[in-house]
Amino acid sequence: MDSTYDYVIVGAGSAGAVVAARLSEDPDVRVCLLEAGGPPPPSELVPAAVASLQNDPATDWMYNGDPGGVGKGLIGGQMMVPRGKMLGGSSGLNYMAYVRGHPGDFDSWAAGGADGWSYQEVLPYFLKAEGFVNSPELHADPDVHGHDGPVGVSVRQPILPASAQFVEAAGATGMKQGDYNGRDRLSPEGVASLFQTTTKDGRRSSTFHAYLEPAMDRENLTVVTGAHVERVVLEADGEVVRATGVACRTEHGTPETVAAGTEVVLCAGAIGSPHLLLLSGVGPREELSAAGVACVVDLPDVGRHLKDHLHTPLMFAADGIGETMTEVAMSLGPDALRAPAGPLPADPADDDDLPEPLAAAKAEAERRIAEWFTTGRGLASSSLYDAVAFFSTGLGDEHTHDGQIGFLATGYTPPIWEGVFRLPAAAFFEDPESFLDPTRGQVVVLPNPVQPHSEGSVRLASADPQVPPRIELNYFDDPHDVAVMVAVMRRALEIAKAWPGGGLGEAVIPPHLAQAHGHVAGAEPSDALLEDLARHYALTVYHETSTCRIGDVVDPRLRVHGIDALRVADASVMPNVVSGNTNAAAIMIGEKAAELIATDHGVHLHEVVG
Ligand SMILES: Cc1cc2nc3c(=O)[nH]c(=O)nc-3n(C[C@H](O)[C@H](O)[C@H](O)COP(=O)(O)OP(=O)(O)OC[C@H]3O[C@@H](n4cnc5c(N)ncnc54)[C@H](O)[C@@H]3O)c2cc1C
Repeated sequence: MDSTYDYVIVGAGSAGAVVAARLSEDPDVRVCLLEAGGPPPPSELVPAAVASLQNDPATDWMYNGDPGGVGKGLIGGQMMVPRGKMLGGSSGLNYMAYVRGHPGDFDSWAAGGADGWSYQEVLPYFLKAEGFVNSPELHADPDVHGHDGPVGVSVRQPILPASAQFVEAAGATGMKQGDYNGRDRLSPEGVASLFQTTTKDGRRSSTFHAYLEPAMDRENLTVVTGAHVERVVLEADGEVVRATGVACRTEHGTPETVAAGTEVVLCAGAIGSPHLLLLSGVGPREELSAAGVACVVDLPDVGRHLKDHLHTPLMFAADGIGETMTEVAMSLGPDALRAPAGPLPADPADDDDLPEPLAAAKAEAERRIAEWFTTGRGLASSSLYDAVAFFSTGLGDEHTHDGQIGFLATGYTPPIWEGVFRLPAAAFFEDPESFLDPTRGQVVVLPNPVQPHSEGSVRLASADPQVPPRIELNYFDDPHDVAVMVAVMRRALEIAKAWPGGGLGEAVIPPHLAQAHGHVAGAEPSDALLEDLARHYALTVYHETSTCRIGDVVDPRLRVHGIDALRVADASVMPNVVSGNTNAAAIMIGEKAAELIATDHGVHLHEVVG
């Protein structure tokens, strides 16, 4: 590994891939991008295969977090904290919802001191990144989309009837059908839509595919996979502390130092970046010394102010509405139908002499995946997290919509609920085998408050870089978040009642909670029951942010306080979590960071929009 570059970027995720690709547009600049994971597997491109990438150490860091006031019913009692570990980072693992946030989110960042981060100032970077392909079903606001950017943004084809019904039902409760990434997000009555997704021709458009793949051949860009960075190398000269490179372990476990002539940029995400700062001696002095790390710069807020979103699954039996898992598996090709979960033999070599129905199922699965491959169309073309509504509960945070309701068009299987989401099917359902029968339809409505007031933390558990940090999610620490969750759940139940054709019926209430609250079938669930449902079964929406936030840890140009030549650029710098899914904002941060760095050091980018 050549050890001298101008820029060393740590983490090839939603933001890091963007920073590396943009800076290396200037052929005179030498960029090294270090990524702990490897190239994504082929299934990463297939949107409906998304759940298979989670819980796999090859693609997921598989962190765990203490859930605080929720998680009482989850298997093991810990919340999963998946993070993408591959080129593309979490943009390779995520559910592909493309949501920028409410304009008021960014204006409140700027009002809090994040100069340059108001909505009008960040909008050009969203547009620069976006390659939007319109579709009549999206009711798109024509003035706020970029069409020439690298990240594919589109809607799945064909549209799923259930998702269109969700939007109609939300409309029946008073919400507008429109563009939640456009001016309709300002609608006081709320807005509902099919999800715009980070897909191109039915395939995932991660930042690996969008930014890095086209740049990999550049002579001035070195991308190293399997490189686990262990700390930033800091050199002190009198009062001045400067980042001069990073220490990492190669995929073979060999320690190496990679020197940075101009800057080190940490893009390791909301868990990885504070962890690396702490390992490097940058953080709260007492916490560092307790872990045996010498404090170089005492920065008390490193790893603090962690924000995340939670949603509580409301499940509905929906034969003829939801997509059955048999159909979903069939659309993912024959390998998704193999044993132990499916009816085909585990080894394709044993496919000779299949009985006629199985041979027909295999042929149909081959036809469907081939159709997706050639046209981008079919059930495989979205994660099935497929439609959404945003609105205000009226309980505060008037600068934005504080409620989101997501819609999942299928019910998944017991192994996915238990293995991926840690939700114990036997406790959640009266009769899990029958409810989650893969030949029957179910849908999941996901009430999701998006302006939590509770804050968690990422702390050093050990000075050993291989030991994961301690993650305290601290959900529901602030009672405000409980009230908002119950209000968003009520609105979700209203949408279910307004479903075209007479309503969706009753949401599943786990029998043990029904009994504890004296709930009888057909009755309206009480607030106490809804709260308890959330305290038992609310799940992370995977939106960790704000652990190196602008103001406390970095300045508005993303430079770490007290250290020269070190920036952080990823979801950790968000002063507060946006009121929606976080990938688009992380990409925007990567775009803006590249311009900030270019301006400070005379790097020539192809296009400057700020
Ligand atoms: C399962 C899941 C589903 C999600 N669904 C959605 C969704 O549908 N829509 C949406 O908008 N958002 C979604 N998100 C959130 C969104 O993807 C993230 O907020 C966003 O990707 C964060 O970008 P980032 O650049 O901050 O970090 P990441 O994209 O996570 O990038 C960090 C990178 O740094 C690397 N790294 C970390 N530590 C080190 C180290 N020590 N050495 C070397 N490399 C390191 C990681 O491997 C990774 O590649 C989801 C996230 C997950 C995990």
